[in-house]
Amino acid sequence: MEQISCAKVFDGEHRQYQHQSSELHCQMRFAVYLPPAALEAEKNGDTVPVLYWLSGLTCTDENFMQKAGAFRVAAELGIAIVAPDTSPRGEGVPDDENGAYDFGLGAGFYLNATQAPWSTHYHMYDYIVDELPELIEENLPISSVKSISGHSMGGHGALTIGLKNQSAYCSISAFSPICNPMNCPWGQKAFGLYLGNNQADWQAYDASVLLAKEKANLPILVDQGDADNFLVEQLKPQALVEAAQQSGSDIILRMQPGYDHSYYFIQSFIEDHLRFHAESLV
Ligand SMILES: N[C@@H](CCC(=O)N[C@@H](CSC=O)C(=O)NCC(=O)O)C(=O)O
Repeated sequence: MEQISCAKVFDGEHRQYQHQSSELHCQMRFAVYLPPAALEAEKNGDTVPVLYWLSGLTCTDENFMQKAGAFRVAAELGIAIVAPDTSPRGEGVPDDENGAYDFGLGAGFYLNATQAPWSTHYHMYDYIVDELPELIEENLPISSVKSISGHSMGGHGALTIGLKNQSAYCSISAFSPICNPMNCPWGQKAFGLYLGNNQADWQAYDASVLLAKEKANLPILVDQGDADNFLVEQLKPQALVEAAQQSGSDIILRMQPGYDHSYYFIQSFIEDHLRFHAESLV
């Protein structure tokens, strides 16, 4: 992998890297925040734990890193943060035929597409679960002790990836996640095109279906603004709460009065999420 930027921040470093992805068959960029403890660890061949952050529709590796205001607390806690892109990119990667923001480029939905023409490149699930952590752990002072978080489409990604790989992650959190994609327009469009029309195949990527079926054995925190324009039609946190009740899982869902869907909301509560993950990242 090739380093393409570096900036000092809160005595740590924000870096961007690019690499050729074998899962996505294209060049990918990701960002990492290395807290001061990681820079020390880098000198001694040691490692620090990490939070993988999955962003939402239209995002790249930059949105969270530039807008969330996470670095001061990550530096204090000694947690690295990795923010990948949200879809495969580049020439030859197909996009929504109308250039819509909710499908194709910037909208990989953290699944493995099975349908042509998407199935060649759109393997974000395997990229996040396997390829990216392997690359990170091999090349950076970052350990396999990891948690996962995300926003909106990325909240859906964090919940589904965390729930399907409970032994690989220490904790899960999400801001404004798409909780029941099988039952909302964003999810139905993406799942229909990426996975085909058999809704039985969609269940493997629906957090509420997964949580209803199997009790979660790791801590889960969800924050949702009650002034979020997407709340009723797209996000449906109540489905996640009902699923948790069905399987007897403990989840913390905090409805936050007056907050919308934006990174202003994320910036307001990211400290809570980092401290929540720090308790499990040991
Ligand atoms: N442009 C669209 C909405 C796009 C949007 O709100 N994207 C969110 C994630 S939504 C769910 O995954 C986002 O994080 N945007 C980037 C940012 O930096 O804010 C519309 O107009 O409706």
